[in-house]
Amino acid sequence: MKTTGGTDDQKRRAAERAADLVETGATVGLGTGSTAAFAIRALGRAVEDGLDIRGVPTSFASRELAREEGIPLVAVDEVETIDVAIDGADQLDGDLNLIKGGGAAHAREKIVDAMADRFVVVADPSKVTETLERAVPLEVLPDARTAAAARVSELDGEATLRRAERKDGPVVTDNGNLVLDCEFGQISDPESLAADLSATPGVVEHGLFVGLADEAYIGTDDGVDVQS
Ligand SMILES: O=C[C@H](O)[C@H](O)[C@H](O)COP(=O)(O)O
Repeated sequence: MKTTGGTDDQKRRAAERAADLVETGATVGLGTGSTAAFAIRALGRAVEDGLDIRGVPTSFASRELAREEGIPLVAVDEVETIDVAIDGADQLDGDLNLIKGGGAAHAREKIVDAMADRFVVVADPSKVTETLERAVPLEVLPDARTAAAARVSELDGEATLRRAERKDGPVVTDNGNLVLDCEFGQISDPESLAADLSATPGVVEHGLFVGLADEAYIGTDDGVDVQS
């Protein structure tokens, strides 16, 4: 699993605090990535101790890990409500706007996180920034990759096809699509950029999560900062 700038202890503290929010009977969105994985493991231990929950995985990877951890699972298209979702982020600003999709899972993550009554972001301090500025991942239909990259240029961005590390060729998402990583520099108006990207033909989903997160738990070296 990919790692990022924060330490595992910081990620674990944030994730375990978020997992403590989950009550028996809950339907829980299980995020993707190295930070969310700590929450899945904590929930697995709680299930072993008697917590009765259903997990809704956001990716192939989170489903596999949750299975290993013994968490009962249900697919997102089989639930109408989700009580709490715990998910990581690649970057977050002070208004809890996020960039997600470093693991190419942002399309299903957005479905799950948006359905949740309470969406808690778990992260380490290296993810927190004043203004979002990382590349925004776009999941695109394979046929749309050239047209979508051209639209990104019109929006003053630069799109790069994400390539796989362990095979020749592109990253293919869990949904069979491609990923364009799009540099826009500092994103002064995430809501407006999100609307433009959503309106681009062939874009299945973009990695800007605007107005979705309720709280962020930021693990530090000696505790957890809560932002809401
Ligand atoms: O597609 C992947 C997800 O959006 C992850 O939640 C995000 O990349 C953060 O992952 P990590 O906790 O490993 O930095």
